[in-house]
Amino acid sequence: MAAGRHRGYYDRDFRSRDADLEISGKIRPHKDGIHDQVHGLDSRVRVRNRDIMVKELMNGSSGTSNSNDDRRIGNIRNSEKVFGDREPGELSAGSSGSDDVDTPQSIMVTNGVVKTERISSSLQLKRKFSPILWDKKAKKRSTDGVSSKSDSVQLPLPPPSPKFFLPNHSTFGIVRNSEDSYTMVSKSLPMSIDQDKKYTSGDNESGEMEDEEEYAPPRNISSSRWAGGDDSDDDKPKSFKEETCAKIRKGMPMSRSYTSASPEIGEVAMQDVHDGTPDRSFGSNANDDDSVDDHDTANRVDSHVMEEEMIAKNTLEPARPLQRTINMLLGCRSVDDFERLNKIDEGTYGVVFRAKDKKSGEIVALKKVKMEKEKEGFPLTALREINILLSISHPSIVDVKEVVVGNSLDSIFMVMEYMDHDLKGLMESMKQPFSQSEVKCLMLQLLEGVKCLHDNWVLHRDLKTSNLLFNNRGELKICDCGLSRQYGSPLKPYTHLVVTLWYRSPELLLGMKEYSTAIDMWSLGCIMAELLAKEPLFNGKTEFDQLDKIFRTLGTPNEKIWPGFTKLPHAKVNFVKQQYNRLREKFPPTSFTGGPILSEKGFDLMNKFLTYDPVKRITVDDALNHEWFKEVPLPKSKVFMPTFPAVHAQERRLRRILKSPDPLEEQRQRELKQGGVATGRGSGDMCGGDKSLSCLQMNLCWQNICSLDHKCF
Ligand SMILES: Nc1ncnc2c1ncn2[C@@H]1O[C@H](COP(=O)(O)OP(=O)(O)OP(=O)(O)O)[C@@H](O)[C@H]1O
Repeated sequence: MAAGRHRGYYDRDFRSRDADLEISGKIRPHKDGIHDQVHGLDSRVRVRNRDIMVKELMNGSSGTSNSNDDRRIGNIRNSEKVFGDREPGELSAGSSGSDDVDTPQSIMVTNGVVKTERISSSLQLKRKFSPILWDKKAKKRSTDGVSSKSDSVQLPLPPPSPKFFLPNHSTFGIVRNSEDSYTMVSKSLPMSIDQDKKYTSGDNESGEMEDEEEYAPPRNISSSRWAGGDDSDDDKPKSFKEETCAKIRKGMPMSRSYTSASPEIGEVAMQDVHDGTPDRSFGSNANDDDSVDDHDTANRVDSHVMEEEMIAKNTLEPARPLQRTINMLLGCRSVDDFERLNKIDEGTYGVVFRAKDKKSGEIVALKKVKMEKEKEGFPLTALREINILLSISHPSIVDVKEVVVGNSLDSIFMVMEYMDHDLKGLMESMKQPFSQSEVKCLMLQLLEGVKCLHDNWVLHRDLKTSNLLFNNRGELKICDCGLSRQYGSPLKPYTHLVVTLWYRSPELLLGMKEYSTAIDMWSLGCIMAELLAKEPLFNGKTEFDQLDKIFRTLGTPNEKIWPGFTKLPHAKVNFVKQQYNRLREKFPPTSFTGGPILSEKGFDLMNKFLTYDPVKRITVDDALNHEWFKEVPLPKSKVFMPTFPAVHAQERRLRRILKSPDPLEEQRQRELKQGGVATGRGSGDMCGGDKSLSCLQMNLCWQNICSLDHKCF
């Protein structure tokens, strides 16, 4: 299916070489046009090289073809190393212009004759669950009939989501045409290889990745960036951030078309391919990982981000074909096209307003990207959020319609569909918690949204009730992808300082950096419990307190139930020794006190969300199929979900005083403790990071004054 979508791309890019190849129609080389453009390779030279190589193979004269008559694609790839400039995915299956492009094929040489052979559908790559890094053995495995010599065995690509696909190479940028004219531009690059087929190296000129059998299409900073309508003369393309940072440092006006590197850069590394070290995902040393991650969390654009981009040159990312196309080449509208109604809330990364589209009359939510701490460019988190949300069209994920600009490039707004409530605020105003059937309705919608993200290799990393929006049509939508990022296989270390404390998984709290989709699943367990009980399950004040609360309820983990637990960075601490899981006490099957109740099956699901070992934790697909959703009381239909009066804007803001410590705030506190200059953020700016009630109230007053007096965005 994915191949079908890219057939045009293949055909276009391979037309010339197909003519050259004697075995065209049997072996269709894969080629990424962008990759080609960036590296300035002459495709004709490559075609000739390939031609020679193929002839050698057919004559049995290749240096590597003597030992065995029958050889798989991996062996052919080895022989190709002599050419050095082989395209990623070359000689992988598929026949140009044929109807068979959907079916992966292997290539064999038998008695000097090159044959293609369909790989059975069971061998087609499908990602069923999240890759787990500490499963090092997986790196050694070989798949049926397709052996990999590399230590770095990739996990299969996610199955195509039926709902949408995240355009992997779709990026956006804002172009300043003149003083008051901007253009929002986007370029969606075609995928370089069929999703159902192979991953290949992002920088394969050296041929280092020839052995990789199951890898994603090339994705490096060169291929993921796009030049603003001027690809041709961009011999040495720089990333968006490189360019932006360089220009800003030089004090140059941002006059030319700015283009964005995809913000999800360098997520996947192939360190072991390059140096044969399986234990390291990327980076030259451990500190690199930390620095990159910390800078991510601190939402800064600096040299580390550029380092990340450099690292990305040698990394892979999973592929997603483009489904949603947004014509952002049309002018980027001004925020003046919207009438401001009221401020809804102020989060870590932006202020959210309710507004009315003057043209259409539609009520929307405008999220203003906070720029005050971004001395060096557009916040990376905002880039990620915009990129991900613009790409996604799913009923359970808030729709970002467009991005509009204020009077300067410092004021950028995401235009989102307006939602009446967020679940946190809603529950605070409710007298009774949601019923089981209502929770089922909400959880199913939530799971569908998370499935959509995970299927498209996006970790949300900040699932919590205040990031779940709800409207009076019974619809739940996930918002706030500010901490989200794309991930890949193998995982690279990310910051563990993600996910708001109360919803943060034990592996994150214990310092694990190579985490995956399981972190979101833990958050879902906390959310399910909160929806049933109308109060957070584990409301710790510090990371230690959070772990303490978890262990007291679920029992202290050990090596038996969670292999590798004791080796985690923060596991040496002397935690409470709690032998038993006491979760059932909080959610009994029956209650005479009016407390939350949960059936056996419901409790089973909650326990599976809250499983310590992330490897064993339930996946989103399994959760969606869980028996709890099939037993009575059945999930309530959306149309029968209760409706609630709109919450006053100020109430939503005041509520934030009670909210869980968020990752950025933690980062800020750490910086302050270390004596550094804390990264500014909303309320903290007013009081030098002291998040006391009075400071927050002061800030709220200031906000109110601002909103009353200026009525400006
Ligand atoms: N589309 C929307 N419609 C209505 N309200 C919204 C919308 N998007 C966000 N909000 C409100 O604004 C709040 C903050 O939004 P969001 O979470 O996106 O910002 P943030 O800065 O990332 O917040 P946080 O610090 O909580 O992570 C949400 O909790 C919600 O109450």
